[in-house]
Amino acid sequence: MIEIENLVKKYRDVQALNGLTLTVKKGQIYGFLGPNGAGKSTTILSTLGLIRPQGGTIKLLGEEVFRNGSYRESTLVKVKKNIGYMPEHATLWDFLTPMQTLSIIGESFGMPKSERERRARELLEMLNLWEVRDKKIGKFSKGMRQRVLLAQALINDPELLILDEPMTGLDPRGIAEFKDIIREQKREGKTVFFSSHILAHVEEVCDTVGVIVKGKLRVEDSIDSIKQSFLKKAGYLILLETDKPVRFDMTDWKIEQVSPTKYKIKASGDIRPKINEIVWSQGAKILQLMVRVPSLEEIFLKMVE
Ligand SMILES: Nc1ncnc2c1ncn2[C@@H]1O[C@H](COP(=O)(O)OP(=O)(O)OP(=O)(O)O)[C@@H](O)[C@H]1O
Repeated sequence: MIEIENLVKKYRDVQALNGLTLTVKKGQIYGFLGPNGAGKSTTILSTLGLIRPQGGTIKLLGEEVFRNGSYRESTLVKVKKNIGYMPEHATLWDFLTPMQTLSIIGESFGMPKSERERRARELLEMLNLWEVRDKKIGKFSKGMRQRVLLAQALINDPELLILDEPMTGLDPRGIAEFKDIIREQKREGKTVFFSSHILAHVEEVCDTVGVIVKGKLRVEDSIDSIKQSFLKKAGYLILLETDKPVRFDMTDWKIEQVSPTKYKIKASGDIRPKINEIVWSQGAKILQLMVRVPSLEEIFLKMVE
């Protein structure tokens, strides 16, 4: 649905994208994670043709829309009919109601009145806004405004939904509701690409995560695989009952002897059986064995360091 290769974008002296490559497949919920200023919005704006990168290629829904520093405007216009977009700093017309807003946006997609009304009702019911459909948006909470923005992005029933930091500023309930809506999109077979700088926003809802750091993709994988690859770097703390030091002659373990009875080991995989074997074979006993596995938050912080 999105194929970006080697994207380069420089704003005067700021290198915002530095050879970014990423792929979003059909049906994926893709979390685009990165610290502030990593280049997430620049990627999204480039993908939609709203700013012009200097190099790289972009394909959307299988069609090449950008190459050699320029957009294929007619292709871009065509594919964008099938894309919904929610910007990071979107504005709403405060003096309009959700119903009026959706009608205007639907009209801009060339939807006939009856179709606009049907789709608006469907969306407002799904997003818990039906009760307030005729109230002015100006009085709405942040969570309600985000849901109106999402309804706007969904009005044309797009195949691909691109959301820039959609959960920023929402309270925990708003975040949970938003995640449910994203899951609902997945059930309908839609593809969702959304950015965030907060791991918790993407953790439960995304099947794939791409981590961008300084304009480059550092990792692109499922949350489970990311966890697995870091689990390999578990740390072990061992307390022994022994009258002489134990030798751990394992070249691929990082061993630190804290005292004659206390060892810290870093190693790949589950080494507990091996530790047991070595300790027993040297006539010592394990008093305590602690395994320290990094949390996903620590893994993320390590990745963006
Ligand atoms: N219009 C601009 N002019 C100059 N520099 C810009 C412009 N827009 C973004 N930048 C810079 O480009 C880099 C990437 O910014 P971008 O907004 O894409 O990051 P981001 O990951 O979306 O960050 P955030 O999470 O804070 O929104 C940053 O250093 C930012 O200051």
